[in-house]
Amino acid sequence: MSHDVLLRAVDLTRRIAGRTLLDHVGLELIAGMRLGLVGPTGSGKSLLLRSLALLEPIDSGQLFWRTESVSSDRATRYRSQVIYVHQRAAGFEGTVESILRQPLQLKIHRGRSFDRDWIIDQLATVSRDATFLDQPHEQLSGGESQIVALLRAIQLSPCILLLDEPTSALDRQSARHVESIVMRWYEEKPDGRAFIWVSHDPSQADRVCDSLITMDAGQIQRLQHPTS
Ligand SMILES: Nc1ncnc2c1ncn2[C@@H]1O[C@H](COP(=O)(O)OP(=O)(O)OP(=O)(O)O)[C@@H](O)[C@H]1O
Repeated sequence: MSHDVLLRAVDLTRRIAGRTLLDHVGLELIAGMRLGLVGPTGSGKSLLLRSLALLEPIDSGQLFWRTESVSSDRATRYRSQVIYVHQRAAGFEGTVESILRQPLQLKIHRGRSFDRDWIIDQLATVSRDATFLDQPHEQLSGGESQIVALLRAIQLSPCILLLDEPTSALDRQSARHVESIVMRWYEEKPDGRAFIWVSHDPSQADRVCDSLITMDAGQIQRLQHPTS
């Protein structure tokens, strides 16, 4: 593993209605890290991931992308490198192909084009063929929908994926498919990529993560290796 710090959070704090939901959270995500995030329900895992993805405001603290502070004028570029994937893909309409094409229309991704062959190659690893691209989203299973959400993200070659229980609603085989897509993305460039994976499944954390942090009551409690 290289020691390039991709993402650094310093003292992230969020209070809502008098409750401190994130309490001076600090963490570093180093290139190559496969970090599991565990902890009891309501401990702040989603809020932390969403804050790191700039989807939630913070009251105090700072985020750094490599060595630079993430300011509002750098937010768009940061968001193209750090992508949050929710446990249920929501709000998609149209065929799988049209959903995959959507983000490529954004200005920040100008210069990238839809790579159908690459997508078909990825689909083959999860036992789907090119006809999958023509399927309307509303006819997809939860697992298939999650595969679409992941492919939509990783075709943009992000450096960081923030995975918020991406398999919690899926059966075992679909969960393994999602894991294989993420691991394939990671293994293409392990010295330049990293992820945080929120999971309630210790065996999954063992399979996909190389270190674990535990959150409790809005604070990070400890860092450990999954099997220790
Ligand atoms: N927008 C909000 N307004 C008020 N409270 C919120 C908001 N977002 C989160 N919370 C509260 O913050 C706490 C942490 O929520 P969060 O979703 O991060 O928990 P979690 O650790 O991801 O839980 P789970 O494992 O059940 O998904 C919870 O008590 C939740 O009710």
